[in-house]
Amino acid sequence: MAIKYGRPIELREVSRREGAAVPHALDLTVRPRRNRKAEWARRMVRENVLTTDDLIWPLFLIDGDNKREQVASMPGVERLSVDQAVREAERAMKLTIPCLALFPYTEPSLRDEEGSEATNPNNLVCQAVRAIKKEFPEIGILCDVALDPFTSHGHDGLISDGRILNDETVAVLVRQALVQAEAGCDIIAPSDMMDGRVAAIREGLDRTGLLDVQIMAYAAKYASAFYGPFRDAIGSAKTLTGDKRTYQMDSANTDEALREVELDITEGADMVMVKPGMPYLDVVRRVKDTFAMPTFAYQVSGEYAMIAAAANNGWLDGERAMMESLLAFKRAGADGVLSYFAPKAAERLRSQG
Ligand SMILES: NCC(=O)CCC(=O)O
Ligand SMILES: [Mg+2]
Repeated sequence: MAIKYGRPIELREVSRREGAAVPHALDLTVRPRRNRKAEWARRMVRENVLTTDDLIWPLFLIDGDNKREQVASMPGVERLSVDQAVREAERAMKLTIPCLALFPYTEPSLRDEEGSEATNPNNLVCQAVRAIKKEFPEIGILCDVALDPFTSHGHDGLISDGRILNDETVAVLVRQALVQAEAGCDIIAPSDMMDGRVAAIREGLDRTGLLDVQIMAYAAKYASAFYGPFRDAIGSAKTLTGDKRTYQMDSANTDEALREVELDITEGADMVMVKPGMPYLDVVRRVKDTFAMPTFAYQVSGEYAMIAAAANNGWLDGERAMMESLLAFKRAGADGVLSYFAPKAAERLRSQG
């Protein structure tokens, strides 16, 4: 008997026309709507579930004390001074969000061609890591490794004659990763897309005895228009010269994503990430199916802004669109999502019990 999608195909030919109890009923043996007839029934057959364990919450940091600054292009998202970031860490703990990701707004006076502030052991990110870990050692902290928040030109790497220098940049990224790990960061997340950086960082961490620090590689990171509001948040929107297409991936490609992910796994990545999220769910699915690795997606600032802006205009139900968008990552095979919606989504999940 031929089986398609779990049902014998022959069943489709069975006619029950004779003796039908309901005169106008269609001759249907199979009615998929039966399994959707009530909330309890829908819950029974639900294939994917979003929980607070799936969320990583990115926070933006600024210098100062007791300071919170709205990010104009990300309604509901603020830049936080370190003391305020500690308060949000407490909120994350209460909401059972397992991990925070930290991104600095670097004062323009501290930005230079080489991004030197990135390797300052007392930079804003390192200060925040220490402060959060002191109060809440049980929460995970992920730190981005790349030079863009620190360079005067807004690129993720060192530049010479308009070219991004791969190997020279990798050497700086290793130092950046080490100051973050030494401050207490749990997960190093290289987002720069230089070749060979995962191996170099792993080697640097191991040589320093930081054997348990994990690496989540931004393995397939695309050159995307959806990063716009993030650049506003970290203050690199105005300074960025040119684009990032010589290091971030071409949005037309997916085979290339598999090669990038494979390399990062070989080089020692513990977890891999696809970024952006929603426009690249096909890549998430392929990566998960191919490598069976802990796989994360980044629902980036532009994705957040689209939903938040439409909701603020009353054009869609923002809460429902948020939850639907997050569940889509689970459906695509992701083990977790970095999302600016994390606290709001966690509040909703917890209120639903
Ligand atoms: N390296 C981190 C990012 O580039 C975040 C992008 C975004 O949220 O748009
Ligand atoms: Mg790579």
